[in-house]
Amino acid sequence: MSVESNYQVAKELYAQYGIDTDAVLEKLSEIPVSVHCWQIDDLTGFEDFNAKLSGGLAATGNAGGKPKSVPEYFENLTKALKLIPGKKKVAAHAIYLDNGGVNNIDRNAIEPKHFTHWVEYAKEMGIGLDFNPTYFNHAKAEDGFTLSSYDEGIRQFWVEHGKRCRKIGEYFGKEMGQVCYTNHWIPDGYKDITVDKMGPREVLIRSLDEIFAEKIDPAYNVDSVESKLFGLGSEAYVTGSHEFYTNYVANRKNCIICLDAGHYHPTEVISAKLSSYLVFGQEIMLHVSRPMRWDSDHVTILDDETMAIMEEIARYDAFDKVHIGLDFFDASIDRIAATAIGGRTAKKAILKALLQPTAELQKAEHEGNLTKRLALLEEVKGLPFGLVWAKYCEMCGCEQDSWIRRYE
Ligand SMILES: C[C@H](O)[C@H](O)[C@@H](O)C(=O)CO
Ligand SMILES: [Mn+2]
Repeated sequence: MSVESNYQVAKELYAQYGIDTDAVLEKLSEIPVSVHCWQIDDLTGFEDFNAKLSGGLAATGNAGGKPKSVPEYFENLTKALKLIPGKKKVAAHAIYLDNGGVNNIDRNAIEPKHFTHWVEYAKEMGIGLDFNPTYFNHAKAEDGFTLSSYDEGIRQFWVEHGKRCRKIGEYFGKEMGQVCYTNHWIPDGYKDITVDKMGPREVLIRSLDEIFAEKIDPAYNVDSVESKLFGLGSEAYVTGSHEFYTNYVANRKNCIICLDAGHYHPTEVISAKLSSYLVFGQEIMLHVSRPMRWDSDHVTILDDETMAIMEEIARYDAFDKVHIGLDFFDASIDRIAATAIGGRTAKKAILKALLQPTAELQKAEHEGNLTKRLALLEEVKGLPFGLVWAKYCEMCGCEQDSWIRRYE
């Protein structure tokens, strides 16, 4: 059976539930997934190929194939991106600057000219770009505080970094003709019982206000702020908590929230939070990840929460408001395959969510027909979504599963 004839069967079956698979595939083609640049090299970056991760982050595992040069890095990234069908962006990080192999540009001195290689690469690949300041892997972050540091010299250093990153985001946006989402995550926090939790938060407000003071056209750059519950070395207290950033965003309206699937209590899910931001018209940046017992950053798979996230976005047709980015790093498996698996999974989850009879489900719920709601939800799980996925991969000129044989 060919992909096409399989698709025709699937199309007919979905049509029985009022789902137009052709229209779904068209819609899916318009939804970008922002693939993070850091699974390819365990978040090492180009400043120093021997750099050690800090900020409580850890890429565990010892698989071979970690790139040792900038060209090798991009070669591997390209291999991964080619396995992910449809519209894509890459989320770069500030430590992936290129200064012609010379590591003499500190974080408070980076400029758009150190990131031209990303623009050239993205144009060549026909993808978009997002950006992240790197507030870790640096001597000035060793004490565990950056933007919320009581040390004014350290605080100013990182404020300057944040400001410069927004200008790089603006440069990406202008060059690529689409918004660059610049996501700010800081590792700041205390390992043990904290007696002044407000102090660092007052400092962080001041730092963020300074970073976001310059108005940048939102057609080019939009900033997001990412919270965290705890990290290695910040078990007792994290300055940038969920409540802190939610209130900062609502009060200042100069940036949007970033929700990372691994940054909450073990049974707390970000899918349940989306509607509370969307109902106020807020935009959201996502870091789709897979926490296993903690913020372990496992490769995204088609699990219940990944599905629930995409279903929420699909049900409110909020793909213009929720920006889907990935964040995982696993050094125990092939890094190219890991990037491809997570990227493909995100696309699959979006497709599966779009293939639900949303209008009918919502009608049943609004009418109080909760039996029909559950029956329908369960029945559509049996529809052959894989046949539609195969069609999508073919449409995009992307391998469907033959690529897996290369790892045998
Ligand atoms: C590399 C990213 O900035 C980092 O993973 C951040 O997004 C995060 O989630 C930290 O736990
Ligand atoms: Mn994250």
